[in-house]
Amino acid sequence: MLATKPMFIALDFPSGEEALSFLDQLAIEEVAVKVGMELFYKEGPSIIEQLKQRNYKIFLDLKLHDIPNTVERAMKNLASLGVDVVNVHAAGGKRMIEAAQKGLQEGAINGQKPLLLAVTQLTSTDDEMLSEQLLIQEEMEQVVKHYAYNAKQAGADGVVCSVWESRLVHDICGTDFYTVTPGIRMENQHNQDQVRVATPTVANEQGVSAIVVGRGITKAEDPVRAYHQFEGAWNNGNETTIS
Ligand SMILES: O=c1ccn([C@@H]2O[C@H](COP(=O)(O)O)[C@@H](O)[C@H]2O)c(=O)[nH]1
Repeated sequence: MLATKPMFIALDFPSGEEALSFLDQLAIEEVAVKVGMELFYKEGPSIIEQLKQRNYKIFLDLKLHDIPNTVERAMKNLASLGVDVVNVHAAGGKRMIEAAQKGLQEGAINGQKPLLLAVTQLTSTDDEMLSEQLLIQEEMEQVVKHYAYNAKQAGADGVVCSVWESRLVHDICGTDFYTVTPGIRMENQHNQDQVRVATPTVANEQGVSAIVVGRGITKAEDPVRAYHQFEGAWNNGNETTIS
């Protein structure tokens, strides 16, 4: 089960050394972190081991998308790392998501299985890309809702979506089905490559289960201050601007 309202910090750093020194600078004991492809492909399981030694909650964001057999076997290995959350692309379909859960059960340590999320549509995808490049003619909200419903039926524990689709997902899948939302920015921050963005205050209002914040904190002039600003806005609706 996810802690109430976690804020995952995306550790998108080129090396474990940089990620760990950032966490030292933050100096906060109870932190939830997200390890993505950049860091994991550089450091492998050793970075997970080091983060676990610090007792952080870990979301291993590798977004698996392959045939069911391959995903099942890969998930068995990921579960054995003892991480808290993993994910797949919902576009892989229900059989793949079922296989992912099976793999996680097979690899679980002491019955502790990581939560499985399915990415509905990346928060960097806009309506035009959906229709012109992916040839999906339904509205974004419809697509996210449909993929979330498939994921739920296939046994996933939640989805990755934008803040703007979280309510729809909860309406159709129930409020205990997690909505984990990247694309979080303060009012005056640049969107960079993200499209479906929202502030932590809006995420709070929309009832999302968890937020993911990367560059808004890690690339801020004062990351410690930025962390507290995001955290305050997320937990108390206490929004200030980031300088
Ligand atoms: O739809 C998705 C799925 C995953 N992500 C990941 O979240 C962080 C966001 O980083 P920011 O710097 O806050 O933009 C990043 O690691 C992505 O890989 C996502 O953004 N959207």
